Amino acid sequence: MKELVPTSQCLEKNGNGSIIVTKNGKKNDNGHENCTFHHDLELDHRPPTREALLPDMANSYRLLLTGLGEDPERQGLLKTPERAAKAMLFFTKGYDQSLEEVLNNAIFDEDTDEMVVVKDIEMFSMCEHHLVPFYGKVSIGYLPQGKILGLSKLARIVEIFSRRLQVQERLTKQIAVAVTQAVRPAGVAVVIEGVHMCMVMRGVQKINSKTVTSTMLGVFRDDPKTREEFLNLVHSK
Ligand SMILES: Nc1nc2c(ncn2[C@@H]2O[C@H](COP(=O)(O)OP(=O)(O)OP(=O)(O)O)[C@@H](O)[C@H]2O)c(=O)[nH]1
Repeated sequence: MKELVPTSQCLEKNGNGSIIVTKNGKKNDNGHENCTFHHDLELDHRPPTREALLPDMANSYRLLLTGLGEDPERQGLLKTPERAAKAMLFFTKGYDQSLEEVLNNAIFDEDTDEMVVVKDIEMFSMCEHHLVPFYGKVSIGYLPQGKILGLSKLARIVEIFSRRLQVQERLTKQIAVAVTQAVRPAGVAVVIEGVHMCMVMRGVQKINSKTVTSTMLGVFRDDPKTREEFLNLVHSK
């Protein structure tokens, strides 16, 4: 079978059984402080102290309110910095999740090589350029080679990577690579249709535009018929 994971990245297990991603032969350390690129496939990314970030984050929001000319001490805003900090932690909770933990061993041996498609999975993410939301739906297909994934886990994989600061292209690829790592299928296809609020509420203010991105790996990339079957299933009502 063809190697679907980019050759610069591979998985290893450390002493306690957690998955470590190595990149170009260099091991990524656990922990937020060592994490240079949040957007990389750092499946071991386990910032241990995200809750502890709340006071500093709340202070930052307090400053922001003051910068806007608001009075953070007025009644309606008193709890806003803490609420906003908690909301931001929620929007980025994917940084706290690992693929291994999310899959929870829901990988099953099954003698099938027929296409599996889960489509229209709701997705909410945050544009890393403007820190405003983008949202839409994700469709995932894969061709098993003796292993299938618990269906909900496909949606959970979407959550791991969408609940971070993102661009849609990277999100699409990260989901496809994660499915590949989970079940080593003959191919994976991911299509995302997204609406970017940074293009709706500000900037060019185009309220009807949609962004469609896809990642095709393995047979979905090599075989037009397989790709077409997937796209037909995705577009059927
Ligand atoms: N490729 C890509 N671009 C994105 C995504 N989300 C936001 N952007 C774009 O990031 C770009 C940032 O461009 P800049 O010119 O630096 O920022 P800006 O002045 O706010 O740009 P405008 O949005 O055009 O007003 C914009 O073109 C956004 O549309 C995404 O998921 N993928």
